Amino acid sequence: MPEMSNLDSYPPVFRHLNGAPQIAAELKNAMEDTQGSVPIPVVDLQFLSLDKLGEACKDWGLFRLVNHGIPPSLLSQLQDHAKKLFALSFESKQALLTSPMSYFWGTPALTRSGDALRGALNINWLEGLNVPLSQLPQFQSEDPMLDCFRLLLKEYGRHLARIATTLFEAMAKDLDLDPKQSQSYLAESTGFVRVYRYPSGSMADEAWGMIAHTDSSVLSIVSQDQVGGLEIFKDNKWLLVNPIPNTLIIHVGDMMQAISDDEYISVKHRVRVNKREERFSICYFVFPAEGSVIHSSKYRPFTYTDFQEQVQKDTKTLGYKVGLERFRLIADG
Ligand SMILES: O=C(O)CCC(=O)C(=O)O
Ligand SMILES: [Fe+2]
Repeated sequence: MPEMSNLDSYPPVFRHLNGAPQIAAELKNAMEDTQGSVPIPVVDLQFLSLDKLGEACKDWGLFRLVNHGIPPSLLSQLQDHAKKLFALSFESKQALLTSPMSYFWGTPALTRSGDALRGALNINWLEGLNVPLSQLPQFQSEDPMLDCFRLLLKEYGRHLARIATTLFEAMAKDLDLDPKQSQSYLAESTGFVRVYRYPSGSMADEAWGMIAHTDSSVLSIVSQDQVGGLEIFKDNKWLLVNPIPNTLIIHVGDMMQAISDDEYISVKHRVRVNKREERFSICYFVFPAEGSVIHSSKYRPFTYTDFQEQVQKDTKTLGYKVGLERFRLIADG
C-alpha cells in the first residue's frame, strides 16, 4: 500500500488494504459505471435568479454556487488545516478531537452524541470530524493548530448560515411557501460541519469513500478539493461533479424535498476513492428547528427527530437508510 505514506495517521482497519476481501463481481461493475462529468447548473448568489434556482432544484437537486462571498483564502486555509489535522497520528486525533467535536471513521452515520454508529454493514473509506457549530465556543484546546482551526470554522460557519438562509428564503419564494410556516423549516442553530479525509489507494477498485445516499438535511453545502470523486445519480447515470476552485456544491436534502411536496429532489450521491491522492471535503448540513413539524401533501406529518430515529433504526437493522419512503402517504385507491 505505497500510497499511504503516513500510515500511522490511519485507523488500524484502513492499514491493511492488501488484505482487503476480494470484491463481489456486482460491486466491481458498479465501480466502472460513472459516465464522466457534465456541467451541473450554476447559481449566482449575488444575482440570484429564482427561475434558475428552482429549475436546478427540480431537475438536479444540486447546483454549483458562485459569487457566494466566502473569501478564497478562508476556503484554502480550511483545506490546509484539514490536511494537517488528519495527518496527525490516529491516536493523537482520538485524544485531541473530543466533545463537542468528534472524530469518526468507517461510517458517516453518527449517534446523537456524535459517536460513529457501529454495526453498519458497509464500511465507508473515510475519516471525519464532526463539528456542531452552535457548540463550537465550548471547544477549548491548548493546541495552537486546533485553536486556529476552531476560529476558521467559526468564521466559515457564519458564512454558511448566511448562504443557507439566503438560499432557503429564495427557495421558499420559488415554491410559494407560507412564510409563517416555513420559518421553522430552517434553523441556523442546527448547522454542523463535517470535515472528511478519504484515503487513496488500491481499494479504489474495491470500496466506496461514501456509499450512495441522499442527505437528510434541508440543505447541504460542500466545499471539495481538486481531487474530485463526488458523483450524483441523474437520469439513471452516475455523473462526476467536477471540482472547480472557489465554488460550492449545494445539495437539496430530504427535508427540503418533503417541504417542497416533492417538487425539489434530494439527489442520490456517493464518493469515489482516488487511487493516487487523498481527498478532502468540508460539508455543512442544516435542519429544521427542533420540534418543527413538516407538513406536506406527500408525507405524513413528521419532525426531523422522527426522521433521524427511523434512519438510525434502518441503518442498524438493514445496513442502509430507507429515508423519505418511510413517511410517504399511500395514495387512495
Ligand atoms: O465528501 C463529499 O464530497 C460528500 C460527503 C457527503 O455526501 C455527505 O457527508 O453526506
Ligand atoms: Fe451526502
